[in-house]
Amino acid sequence: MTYDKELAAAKKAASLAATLCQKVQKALLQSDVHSKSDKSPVTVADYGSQAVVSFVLEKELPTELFSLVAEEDTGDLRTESGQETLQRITKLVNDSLGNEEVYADTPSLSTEDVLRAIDHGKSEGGAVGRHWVLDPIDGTKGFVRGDQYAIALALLDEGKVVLGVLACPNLPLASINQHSSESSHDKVGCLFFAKVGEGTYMQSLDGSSPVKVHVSAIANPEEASFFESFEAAHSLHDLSSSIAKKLGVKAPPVRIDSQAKYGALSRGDGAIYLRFPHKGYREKIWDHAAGCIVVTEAGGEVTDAAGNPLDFSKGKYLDLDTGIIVTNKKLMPSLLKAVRASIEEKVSSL
Ligand SMILES: Nc1ncnc2c1ncn2[C@@H]1O[C@H](COP(=O)(O)O)[C@@H](OP(=O)(O)O)[C@H]1O
Ligand SMILES: [Mg+2]
Ligand SMILES: [Mg+2]
Ligand SMILES: [Mg+2]
Repeated sequence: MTYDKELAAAKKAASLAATLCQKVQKALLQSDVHSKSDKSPVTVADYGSQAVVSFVLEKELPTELFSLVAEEDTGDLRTESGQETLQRITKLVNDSLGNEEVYADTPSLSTEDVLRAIDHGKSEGGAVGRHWVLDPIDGTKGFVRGDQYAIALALLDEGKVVLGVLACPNLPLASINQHSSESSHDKVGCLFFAKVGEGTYMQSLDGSSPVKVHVSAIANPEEASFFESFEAAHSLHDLSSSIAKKLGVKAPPVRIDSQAKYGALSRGDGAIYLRFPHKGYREKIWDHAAGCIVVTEAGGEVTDAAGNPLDFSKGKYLDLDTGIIVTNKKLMPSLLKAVRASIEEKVSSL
């Protein structure tokens, strides 16, 4: 079947990267958190995860042209002060690959091999051919806090997302909606995956059999709950609360980091995800590609504030009208109306 071997490789790569990230999150030292030139945090796990995914995809799919658009680059790791970090990343990567039987005979990667694997992520993407899209840790701030994060991997074919995998190591296997009990949150670690036209599935990261998931069927906004970023710097919380109020949503927002929001929404834990970055911020494709197909294949819709589907064919960035809106097909028309009204109010009050 189409993209079968690509999906198998993507699941394997994301699961292995998730194991590496879990290990680092457990032992997280302050020295593992560095600041990139744009002041956002990056950890040894972000780099390690990118190297592992890049290595596994190339190994598993040797006959295909390999193009990867990924978040991290090796600039800081090639400096004098980056050498110790690079050594640690190399050890982490070798430890995780060494634990896999199939790679046990592969010689250890050198620091140069690791740099090369990370640098594979330099592709610009676009509308022609196939490109993998990777966020090695989405929600680094959540990761550092000990909260939610995701390894998000998608494949673009001629500008369209054709498969997506979301590994969410800290997401409970049971629903996180407001009615579920705390005790059902004990077992964590979800792997969501979707292929175009074939639906979305979830399994546990430790390998249970996959179950098909669907977005919430709620049509009455009063019964709906909504997700947004934990970080107020990433999304205007006051704008989403005005939209929710206008729509008649009663429940308070559920604030969690990363594309775990898309995963949770794809299985109906909540019905709406609203994201309104501050003025001037440009969304990157790796922050949405995997989440987008996971939700759409589960029956949901993902649009910008004008109701247009997201266009992943323009390179690294998404050119958007204002924000990102995710919900089921029944709620979308009234949600878009509330979004427009709230944005107009906001503009006229300035
Ligand atoms: N000012 C800003 N506005 C919107 N998004 C931002 C932002 N600064 C960073 N981000 C993005 O928000 C992502 C996390 O989303 P969320 O808030 O849903 O957890 C980050 O991914 P990384 O953690 O991979 O860098 C980053 O790409
Ligand atoms: Mg980042
Ligand atoms: Mg991200
Ligand atoms: Mg990231």
